[in-house]
Amino acid sequence: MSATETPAGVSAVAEQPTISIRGLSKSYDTPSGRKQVLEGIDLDVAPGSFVCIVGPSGAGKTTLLRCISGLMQPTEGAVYLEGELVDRPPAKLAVVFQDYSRSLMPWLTVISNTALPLRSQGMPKAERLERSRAALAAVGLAGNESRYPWQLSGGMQQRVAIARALAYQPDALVMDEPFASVDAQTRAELESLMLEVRKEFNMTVLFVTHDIDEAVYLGDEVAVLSGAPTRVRKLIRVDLGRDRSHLTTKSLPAFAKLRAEVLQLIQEARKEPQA
Ligand SMILES: Nc1ncnc2c1ncn2[C@@H]1O[C@H](COP(=O)(O)OP(=O)(O)OP(=O)(O)O)[C@@H](O)[C@H]1O
Repeated sequence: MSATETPAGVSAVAEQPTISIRGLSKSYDTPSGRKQVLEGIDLDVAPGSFVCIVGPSGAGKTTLLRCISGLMQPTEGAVYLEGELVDRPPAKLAVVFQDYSRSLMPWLTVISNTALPLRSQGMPKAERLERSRAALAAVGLAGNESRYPWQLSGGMQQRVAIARALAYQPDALVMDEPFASVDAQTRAELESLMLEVRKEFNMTVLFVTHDIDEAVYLGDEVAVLSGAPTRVRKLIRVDLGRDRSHLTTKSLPAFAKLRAEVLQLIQEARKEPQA
C-alpha cells in the first residue's frame, strides 16, 4: 500500500465536491490590532469521503469550522456546500461538537433528542420516530430510547449526538474534536463506530482532531494545517482501504509511515514563526 499526496488542499476529483473551501481567510480585530488567523485556505471534500483536519494548537481549527458551518463569515474567500455559497448555517449540514453534555437537552429522552432536528423540519411523528430508532440502533443504542442523557455515560451521550446527525441525513457531517472528552477505550469504540456508520450511510465527513492516530485511522485524506496564519500545509491521501480496525490497521507499516509524516509536518508547523 502506498500513500500519494496532493500538494494543496484541493483533490484531483472530477465531481462537484460536497464541501468546497476557496481562498478562505479570517482575521479578528483585537485590542492589540488585527489578528490574521486563517490565510487562503483551499480544501475540497468529495462526496462520500472522510477528510480529517489536524494542526498545531491554536492554529484556527475552530475558526475554520465556524466558517464552514456558516456560524461565522470569512474575511475573504468563501465556502460552498454542493455548489451553494454558505452564508448562514445550511440546513443540509450537521455539526457534532466535542461537548456532548451541552449539545443534548437534559429534559428530553434519548429518542426525543435524536428526533429534535426532524421535528423542527416538520417531519410527521411516525417517520421521525422510525428514522430516529434506526439511527439509534446503528450506533448501538437500541433499547435506550426512553432514557435521559444524564442516565448515560459520556460515550453513550456522544453516540446519541451522532445518532441525531445520522437521523437527520445531512449532505455533510462536520465534527469538531467529537471524542476529545471521553476515555481512551470509549474513544477507540467511537472511532470504529464512525467508520461503520460512515460506510452504512455513505456519509461525507469533515472531522477536526488534535489526535494524529485518529486522523490517519479515520481519514481518506488528512489536511495538515500550518501555524498561524494558518494554511493547508499538505493534503495527504490515506490509502489504507475502507475496512480498518484498530489492531490490524494501526500495525501496518503504511500506517506508521503516514503517522510519522503528519507528526513531522505538525512539528515543523509549530516551529514556524507566528504572525
Ligand atoms: N473571537 C475572537 N477574537 C479574537 N481572537 C480570536 C477569537 N476567536 C479565536 N481567536 C484567536 O484565533 C486563534 C485561533 O483560535 P481557534 O480557537 O480557532 O484555534 P484552534 O486551532 O481551534 O485552537 P485549539 O487547538 O486550542 O482547539 C487563537 O489565537 C485565538 O486566540
